Amino acid sequence: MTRGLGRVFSGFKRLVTLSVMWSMKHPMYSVPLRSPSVRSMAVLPLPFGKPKDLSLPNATWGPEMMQLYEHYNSLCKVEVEAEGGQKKVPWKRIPGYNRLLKYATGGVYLSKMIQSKARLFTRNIREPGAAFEYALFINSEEEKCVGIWQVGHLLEGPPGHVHGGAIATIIDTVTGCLASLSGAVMTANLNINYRSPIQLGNTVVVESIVDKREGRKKFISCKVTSPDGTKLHTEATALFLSIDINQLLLGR
Ligand SMILES: CCCCCCCC/C=C\CCCCCCCC(=O)SCCNC(=O)CCNC(=O)[C@H](O)C(C)(C)COP(=O)(O)OP(=O)(O)OC[C@H]1O[C@@H](n2cnc3c(N)ncnc32)[C@H](O)[C@@H]1OP(=O)(O)O
Repeated sequence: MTRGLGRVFSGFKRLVTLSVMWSMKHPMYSVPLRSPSVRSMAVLPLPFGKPKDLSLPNATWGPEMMQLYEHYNSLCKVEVEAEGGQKKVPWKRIPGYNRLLKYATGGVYLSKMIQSKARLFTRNIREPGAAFEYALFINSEEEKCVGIWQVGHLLEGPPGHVHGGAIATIIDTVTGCLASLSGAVMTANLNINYRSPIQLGNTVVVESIVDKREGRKKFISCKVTSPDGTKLHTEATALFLSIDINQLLLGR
């Protein structure tokens, strides 16, 4: 009985929280679902509140991470003059959840394609501080994305230092977030130069910019530095291709 009720409630929670994801500004959150049943559910009220935003500070964030967070978060409150005398806030923090499309799994359409146990790679270790702690900030005017990352002890590669694959993941996430500003994309190419190792537990800043566009292609560059910018850890370039998200989800 209790289990049955639990199932009903968790299903309901999934459906109602879909509307939260739906309303988010980032294009990846506006997946064009065709199922009318899912659409109609998106207007249900939210008795369970929002899903947990994991890109907010927690007790494991060190002073450097906190300082960077406060800096970029303060930029998210700065208004600039836009065309027509209107005010705009170009910097935005991207909220972080443990799945990109978690709250669409109740849908008839998505349920066939997305495993219910799927977790975003960078958010799949629940212990705070053990793996990737991060927040992403995006400036859509300047087409820039900055990630602040504190890299935990479960990401070891060389003794005491961060695994190159974990660094690639960080870069893919920051550049991917920037590339997906105008719609769904996939990484086609990631080219990384590892310049100096990153110590486990350290905080790094990851800055990425759009270098060039050619049709469906977006060329993005990225660098990973120490919080004060004096030490270059990694440089990368990435190529993203815009895709039809329906085709991805349908596996075509
Ligand atoms: C998913 C987005 C995330 C959004 C997040 C939003 C929320 C923000 C919050 C949190 C951020 C989290 C962010 C995570 C980000 C993770 C992203 C990934 O890791 S994606 C997984 C790894 N990538 C793959 O698995 C791709 C596998 N490859 C493919 O699917 C295809 O190859 C694809 C889509 C890349 C291209 O296939 P075609 O069929 O659409 O296109 P064709 O015809 O092959 O190529 C078109 C043009 O591009 C060139 N091209 C293709 N691949 C190339 C390559 N590797 N290098 C150079 N050129 C290439 C071709 O030569 C062609 O160029 P010509 O038009 O002739 O000039």
